[in-house]
Amino acid sequence: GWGYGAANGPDKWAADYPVANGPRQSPINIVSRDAQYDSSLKPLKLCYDPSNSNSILNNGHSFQVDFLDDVDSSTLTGGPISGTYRLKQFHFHWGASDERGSEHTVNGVKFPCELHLVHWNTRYPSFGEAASEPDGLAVVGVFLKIGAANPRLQKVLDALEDIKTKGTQRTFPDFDAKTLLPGSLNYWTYDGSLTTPPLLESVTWIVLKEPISVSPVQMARFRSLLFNAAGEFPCCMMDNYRPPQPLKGRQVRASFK
Ligand SMILES: O=S(=O)(O)/C=C/c1cc(Br)ccc1O
Ligand SMILES: [Zn+2]
Repeated sequence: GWGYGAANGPDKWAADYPVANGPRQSPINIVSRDAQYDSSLKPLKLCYDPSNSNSILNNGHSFQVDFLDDVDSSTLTGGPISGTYRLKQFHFHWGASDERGSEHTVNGVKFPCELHLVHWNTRYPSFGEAASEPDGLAVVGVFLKIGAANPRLQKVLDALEDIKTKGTQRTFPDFDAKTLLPGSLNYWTYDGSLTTPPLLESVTWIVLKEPISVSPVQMARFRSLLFNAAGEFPCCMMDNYRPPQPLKGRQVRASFK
């Protein structure tokens, strides 16, 4: 199956997923001077309920914290979207070293890590159905920048020792995803796709301008995960990011001046 290695990585995905060369692929390089301020963009409203965080899973290409999404209790509204989108999961992408790892870049700058909070449009019956609609998903991207250790990451990082290998998971109750957000919700937004196969072109991307901090020691914890299942040859989980894709005429809007 697909992955991030030389044989199955991003340059090979188009063979099985032709949409990889489509008109609205993600991630992209955000050129801040080309982003147009749009005063009609509303503030982002993220209402997350810790009671519906459920589990943390190593899925073999990242790890994700899953939320119970059968009720409207962790939602995204406002911003560039209309209607209500429900939080389904969040996960990260990171590098083998601190100078790379993010998927989006800003003026060519790479960050060591990028958080994705995945939401689906409740006008559709489920994530699966929404994922094939042009307005089906909204992913909030948050950059992590090397600095002081971030105490709000600690609960997530401490859980990683229980999900070292592909397919392992454990319960992860009472986690408030809002604690992972920076102080400012200023954002860039554009129409894009999932950044992993099936690369569906159904994502309204909302990339926050302000990063949150992560320390080098905390970054090493991300890299202690394994891509492989238990008993298989160990392969450290790192460089699990897709590089920026062609903009193909898309406009990036800014919620701020
Ligand atoms: O990296 S993202 O574009 O946020 C991918 C999100 C994603 C979320 C789910 Br849930 C299933 C498949 C996916 O590819
Ligand atoms: Zn992602």
